[in-house]
Amino acid sequence: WGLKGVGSALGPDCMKHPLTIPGGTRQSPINIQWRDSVYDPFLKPLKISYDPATCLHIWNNGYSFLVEFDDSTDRSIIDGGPLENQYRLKQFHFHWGAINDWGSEHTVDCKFYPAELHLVHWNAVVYPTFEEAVMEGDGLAVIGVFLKLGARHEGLQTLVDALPAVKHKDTVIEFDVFDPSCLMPSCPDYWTYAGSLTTPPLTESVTWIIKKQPIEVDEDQLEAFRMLLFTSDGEEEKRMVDNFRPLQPLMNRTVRSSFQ
Ligand SMILES: NS(=O)(=O)c1ccc(C(=O)NCc2cc(F)ccc2F)cc1
Ligand SMILES: [Zn+2]
Repeated sequence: WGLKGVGSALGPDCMKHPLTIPGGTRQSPINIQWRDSVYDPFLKPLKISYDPATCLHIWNNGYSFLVEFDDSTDRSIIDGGPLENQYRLKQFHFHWGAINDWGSEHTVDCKFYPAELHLVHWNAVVYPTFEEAVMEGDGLAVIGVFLKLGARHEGLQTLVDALPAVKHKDTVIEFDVFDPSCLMPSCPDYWTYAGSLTTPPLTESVTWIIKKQPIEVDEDQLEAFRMLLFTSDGEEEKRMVDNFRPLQPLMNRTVRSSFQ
């Protein structure tokens, strides 16, 4: 994982995954070079409407902790922005570092943030299931939000308080009301580009929407992420840290901005 990513981009089964997938032309994450991004006046504002009651549970899947949502209806969706359809919220999760100097997957002008939030949505207008959408170029839309060290985030705290209950891999707890909108920065500005999942199967199915403005969290909240474990109960403990993929080549892509 992360900076130790030599020979392996992902996951514990190191050395099996090359740093980039053969033939990949739109892999993620990337460095966003602010001055190379191109303002697109035709980009619309991103519309977000989440129903907090669609929240289901938190689980530790051995890579990150995921907050999963009921995506059987269109109750929690995003629309507008660079998207041609509305996309349904399926889950959100984070990537973070062992220390505050790194942890995000994307960088801005080569700067890492201590953590990055990913809200994962799929195109249920065109595809019948998430699993099918994951295999299609316009199947997924992931909103990326950078976390920076600062004031305590009250909305995040309800999630942080639940983390000890999912310390080990394959643990899950019910989490039945949470509004992920509280994790959105106030500024509407974003970058967008065509990319991929950053964990296996690395499919090139993601329209990335990266918010320009980070949200602030405090040290205790980041430390709470770092006390989670990659390992199951009874195994030798490995702290869940540095669960970010190394930067991938931009290749023939342009990052567009919604702002000048
Ligand atoms: N870090 S990220 O935002 O890019 C990301 C988002 C979602 C997934 C995911 O759903 N994986 C599981 C998964 C993948 C499939 F391809 C099919 C099913 C499935 F559950 C992986 C990475
Ligand atoms: Zn992610």
